[in-house]
Amino acid sequence: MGKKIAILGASGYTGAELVRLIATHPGMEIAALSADRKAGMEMAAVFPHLRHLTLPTLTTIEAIDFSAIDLVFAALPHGLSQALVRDLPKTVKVVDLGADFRLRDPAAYEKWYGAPHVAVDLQKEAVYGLTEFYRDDIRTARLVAGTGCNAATVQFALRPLIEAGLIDLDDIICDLKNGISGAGRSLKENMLFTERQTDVLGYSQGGKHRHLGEFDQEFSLIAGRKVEIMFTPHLVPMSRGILASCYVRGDATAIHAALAARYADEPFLNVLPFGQAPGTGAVAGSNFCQIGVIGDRKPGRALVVAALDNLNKGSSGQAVQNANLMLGLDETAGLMLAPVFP
Ligand SMILES: NC(=O)C1=CN([C@@H]2O[C@H](COP(=O)(O)OP(=O)(O)OC[C@H]3O[C@@H](n4cnc5c(N)ncnc54)[C@H](OP(=O)(O)O)[C@@H]3O)[C@@H](O)[C@H]2O)C=CC1
Ligand SMILES: CC(=O)N[C@@H](CCC(=O)OP(=O)(O)O)C(=O)O
Repeated sequence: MGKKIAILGASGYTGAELVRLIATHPGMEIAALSADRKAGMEMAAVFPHLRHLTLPTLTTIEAIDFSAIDLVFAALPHGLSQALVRDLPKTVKVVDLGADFRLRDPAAYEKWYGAPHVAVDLQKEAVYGLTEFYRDDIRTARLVAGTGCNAATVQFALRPLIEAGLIDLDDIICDLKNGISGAGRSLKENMLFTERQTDVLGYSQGGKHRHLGEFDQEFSLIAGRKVEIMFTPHLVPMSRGILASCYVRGDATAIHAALAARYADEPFLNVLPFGQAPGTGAVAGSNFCQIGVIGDRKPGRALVVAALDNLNKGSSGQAVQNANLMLGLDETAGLMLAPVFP
């Protein structure tokens, strides 16, 4: 018998990915699944690709008996987890995939999310869920905040370089190409196939994307001074994946050596040979992140490229990795699936 798991928001994209991963997980057992409009439906009716599994019927959150649950994954829209986690029994561990507990500073939360936080104590208690950098804290945490998917991709590319003082902190430019599933499964006018399948579109340009709150928090913390990167995401015609191209000033060979050394023992972070850069196709459907470093014809400039799957390493895979640590399981359990190719 594995640990009893509830997935809230199981009828969404990250919820479905959690179900796919946990269905074959050796140490976890799905005990409850929730939805909102789809409450009362069977998962097979919502997701035909999960028809082979025997799963609980989707219910409302209120119908779940949390006293029988070891760990909750909350894959809900932003803003819903705060009051929910506050009211859960203290015995239940929580991995929140949304943004409610990512920012430690209440003022920063209000700035980026437009409303005051309703559970400030929990906001301060939560551990930031970038596993490879907060592993020890995550092991003992009751509440872990999954990172933004863009935030994870860029941090994997840049954190070791900022830590080691290898790049100019005032000249960091990150350009991202993002799969459409990053926007969730609900209907949005500008997410129609007719428009997205033939277009590349930047959004939240000019320093407006809410993941800047995570970059400001984390990069300023490790640099010991204010760091404000330029960051622009683009929607491209693909379902899954994020490709982050990060333009930095520093010695490309030293940058590559630092990343390779920092991630040498990381099971999910693979640094490619110098001069090679990854594509999203190499990591689709998996918990792996590939990172490459390319030099420039002008010495002192470098391109650091990171690729991951937003629904896996960028959210649900990261969530399972964190839950494994919180539950005392092997960190890689259920996550060593090879990427899907082509
Ligand atoms: N998509 C991604 O790549 C990433 C997403 N995240 C975050 O993960 C969370 C989930 O994202 P995603 O799976 O894409 O979202 P979806 O829109 O695909 O799914 C949302 C889920 O929440 C349920 N829900 C919606 N409103 C309510 C409500 N009022 N009460 C209870 N349940 C509700 C929906 O139920 P129903 O279907 O019945 O409406 C659905 O199950 C979000 O916070 C998102 O920001 C984080 C990183 C990456
Ligand atoms: C394509 C797309 O819209 N992607 C989302 C990121 C998804 C993510 O990380 O989600 P949250 O921060 O909302 O949890 C975006 O860039 O806003």
